[in-house]
Amino acid sequence: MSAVLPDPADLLAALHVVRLPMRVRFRGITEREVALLHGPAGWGEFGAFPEYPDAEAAHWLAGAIEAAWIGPPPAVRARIPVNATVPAVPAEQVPQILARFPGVDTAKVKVAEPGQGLADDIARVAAVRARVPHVRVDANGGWSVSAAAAALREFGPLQYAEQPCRTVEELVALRRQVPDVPIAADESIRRAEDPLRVARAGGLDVAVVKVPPLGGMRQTLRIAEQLSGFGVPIVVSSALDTAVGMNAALAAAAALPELPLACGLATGEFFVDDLVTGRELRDGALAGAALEPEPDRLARFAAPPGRVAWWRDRVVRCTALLG
Ligand SMILES: O=C(O)CCC(=O)C1=CC=C[C@@H](O)[C@@H]1C(=O)O
Ligand SMILES: [Mg+2]
Repeated sequence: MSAVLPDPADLLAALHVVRLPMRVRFRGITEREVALLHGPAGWGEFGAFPEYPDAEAAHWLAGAIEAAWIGPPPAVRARIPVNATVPAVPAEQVPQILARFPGVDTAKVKVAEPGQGLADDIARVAAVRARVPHVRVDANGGWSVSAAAAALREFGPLQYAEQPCRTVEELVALRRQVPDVPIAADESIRRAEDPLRVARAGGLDVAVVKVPPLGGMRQTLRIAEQLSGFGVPIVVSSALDTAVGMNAALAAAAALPELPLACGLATGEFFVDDLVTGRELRDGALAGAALEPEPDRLARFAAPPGRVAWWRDRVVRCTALLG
């Protein structure tokens, strides 16, 4: 899967495990823990979420190895337009969330959060729409086809609805039922064995792609090229990456021949602090150049020994799968 596969001993020698506190709960977590690899080409991030099985996590490891042992593909742009990401907060918190994303013209709003209702989503989307011209929603597969069709009629014009329903079949059915709302696929690409199945089935208008689960920057560019054959544009989005993982995501976005839509790469705003200073969101865009983690921050955010041992075991198991 990976063009280079270092020895497990070299990977373990290159490993730093860090844990960053988050400002807001996002996808159910308040701390983001990842393993970093420092290789001959730079730094890579192995941040598969802890519950992911090894077969899935191995793709993330391949991406980290690519970043640390090979480096980024050639860039065609220096700055990457990004969207604000609005977690499933009460509507009154929307202004303070959006204040963290200066100059963006696009916002993605989380909807269909377990424990909340459609009225919460409608209020949150309205609060965002009052402040940002282009609005997307992301349901993380939380709706049935009928619930999605009903909800999408309530929000007003959307740039797209991301993963409104869980399965490819549901996305296909919904796209027929609500032809005026473009449908984007995220989990149907990221967590699928065959990331192109949703495109062949006619289940999407936009592809949200995350570099680590696809196995790295070059693999993302390959999938983007294949999707463009279906007329489907790409939105590169973060996997809740630290500043190190963000290097790879930004590099992939910087290398794409076409980038018509803002990328979901401003999630660094969700961390209380990060591994680098100086990647500033300005005029709704981030610079694509790679930044190195700062040694004092690696030390400050080092994960406890038990977690380091857990990641070391995981690296060994996933390396065996890549071989
Ligand atoms: O796309 C964005 O605006 C930010 C990234 C983002 O929303 C996500 C990052 C990581 C995990 C996911 O649950 C979530 C998503 O579903 O897209
Ligand atoms: Mg999503």
